[in-house]
Amino acid sequence: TGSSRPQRMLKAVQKNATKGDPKSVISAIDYYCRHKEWAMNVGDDKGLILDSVLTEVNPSTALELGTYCGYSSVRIARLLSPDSKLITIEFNPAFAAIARQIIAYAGLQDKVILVEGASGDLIPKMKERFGIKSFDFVFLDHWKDRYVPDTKLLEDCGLLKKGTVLLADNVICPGAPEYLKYVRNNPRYESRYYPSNLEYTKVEDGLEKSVFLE
Ligand SMILES: Cc1ccc(Cc2cc(O)c(O)c(C(=O)NC/C=C/[C@H]3O[C@@H](n4cnc5c(N)ncnc54)[C@H](O)[C@@H]3O)c2)cc1
Ligand SMILES: [Mg+2]
Repeated sequence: TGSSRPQRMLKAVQKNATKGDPKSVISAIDYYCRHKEWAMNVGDDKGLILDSVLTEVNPSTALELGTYCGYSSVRIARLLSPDSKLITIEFNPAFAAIARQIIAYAGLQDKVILVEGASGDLIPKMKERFGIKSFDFVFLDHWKDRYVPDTKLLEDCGLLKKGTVLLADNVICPGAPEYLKYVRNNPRYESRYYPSNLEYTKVEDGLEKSVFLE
């Protein structure tokens, strides 16, 4: 049987990026997905917004829902301060295996904890398993119908604190209409939309940044 898209993405990184150089890993993936084979990474355009929000928040503990191949894990982890950590959750073992290799190729394995499993099962275990009191930053990029239930779960598990920033990908395309309704009509959040485009295309998409106020 042939290779998978994630496997071909990993090959492109190993061929075109420099080991230990996160910037070259990001460029290699963006080049491959723009010119060879599209894939659902947050991408270079929305990636610049992700970078600027991260630089502003400078999180000590960050959470990512939906690792896929690790592109945004690398984008996030490369900007973290020395003792900061990213926990990223992925339930597809094949994707997780590729992501581990891409994160390691970038030299960021010591800043990223990739946990295999479903967000709904793992979020309630964050405190006991990883000694997390609360997250400073959460990047939502998994199945779009999980954005609301997982946000509520993070609230209920006491994993959000005053000032925690949630950043959600794809709120226009594929779209997360229930999530937008939830965070925009909610006194506990201060929300703002960052317009951009669907990765590697001219289709409109954007990120929603929501600050937890409670
Ligand atoms: C109509 C249409 C279709 C697709 C697009 C293009 C497009 C553009 C984008 O940026 C997209 O993010 C997406 C998209 O669908 N993303 C879903 C991403 C899932 C990844 O997360 C994993 N996962 C999913 N639920 C969970 C969960 N509970 N616990 C743990 N891991 C989970 C999966 O295992 C995958 O690794 C699609 C645009 C328009
Ligand atoms: Mg996405």
